[in-house]
Amino acid sequence: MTDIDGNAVAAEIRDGVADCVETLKRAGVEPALATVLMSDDPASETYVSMKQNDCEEVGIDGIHVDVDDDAPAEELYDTVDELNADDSVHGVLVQMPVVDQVDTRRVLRSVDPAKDVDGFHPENVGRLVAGNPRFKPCTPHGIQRLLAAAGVDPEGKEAVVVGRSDIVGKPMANLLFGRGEGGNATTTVCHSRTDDLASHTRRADIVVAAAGIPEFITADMISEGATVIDVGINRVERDGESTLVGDVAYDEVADKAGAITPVPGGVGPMTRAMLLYNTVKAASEQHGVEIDLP
Ligand SMILES: Nc1nc(=O)c2c([nH]1)NC[C@@H]1CN(c3ccc(C(=O)N[C@@H](CCC(=O)O)C(=O)O)cc3)C=[N+]21
Repeated sequence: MTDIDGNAVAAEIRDGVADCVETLKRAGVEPALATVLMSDDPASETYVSMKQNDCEEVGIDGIHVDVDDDAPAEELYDTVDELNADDSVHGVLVQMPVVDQVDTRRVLRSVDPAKDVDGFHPENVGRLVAGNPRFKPCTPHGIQRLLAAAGVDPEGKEAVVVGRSDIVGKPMANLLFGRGEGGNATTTVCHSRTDDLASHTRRADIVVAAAGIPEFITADMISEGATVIDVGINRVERDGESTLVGDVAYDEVADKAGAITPVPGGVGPMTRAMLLYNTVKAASEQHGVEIDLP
């Protein structure tokens, strides 16, 4: 079994992004990413501050806007409108989930599609499905890069995605079965209503576990030598301590898999790296400055 080192692959992407930042700055463009948080979830605060640290590391101007979680929803909508109108901001990310008083679909629709570095705007979702993506959603894009780094070409292979979320399962399936680099796999999407899940995952050369259930994928569900990508980030209590586990029962699956991503240190760092990638791509397109994306 080989561990696929997400931290190492993400560091390479960040190096390439830092070069893009240099190119943009030489052309007079200061790439900037705005993160917006309207939530009282402590995990969200951690993720947003990680994204801001990443920006600093590669020379992207990170702007953070905190909206009071008791404020009326209009405050979030207005914040997004202001960031859309600000030419010095190239990427806008509203951290999900947002508080209950906010209409999530309205927020996703309200981000300028040209600044939608998450790739969640319906126009960008449509472009992805049509096979002409503008911004590939960060987690599935990061997974494509992890597979490539592990020397796994999905073309012609059986890929099984477990989970049908808008942010991982659906876009992941589209990238895996789509044409082009990192695609062309025969792709099955399984979910909570799938009968006999194991009969699907056992046939897979590549399993992407994105169900949001701790240690859901066990060794008996995986074929010998398969590539296993664990998207889960679940905080669980273990021996009186809070630890992070994925959607894959790592120890037993690792013995059987050909390659596997750990949690932490697998998909998570790649999600953040591809966000930086999308930010320099956005800046490049908004200013007509050519860059060499990593
Ligand atoms: N608009 C929006 N865009 C997002 O991309 C988005 C979001 N909302 N809401 C929440 C999820 C979650 N997410 C993570 C990204 C990286 C790690 C990550 O880097 N995790 C580290 C360790 C984390 C830890 O130690 O807690 C790892 O897996 O190695 C985690 C979680 C982005 N999300």
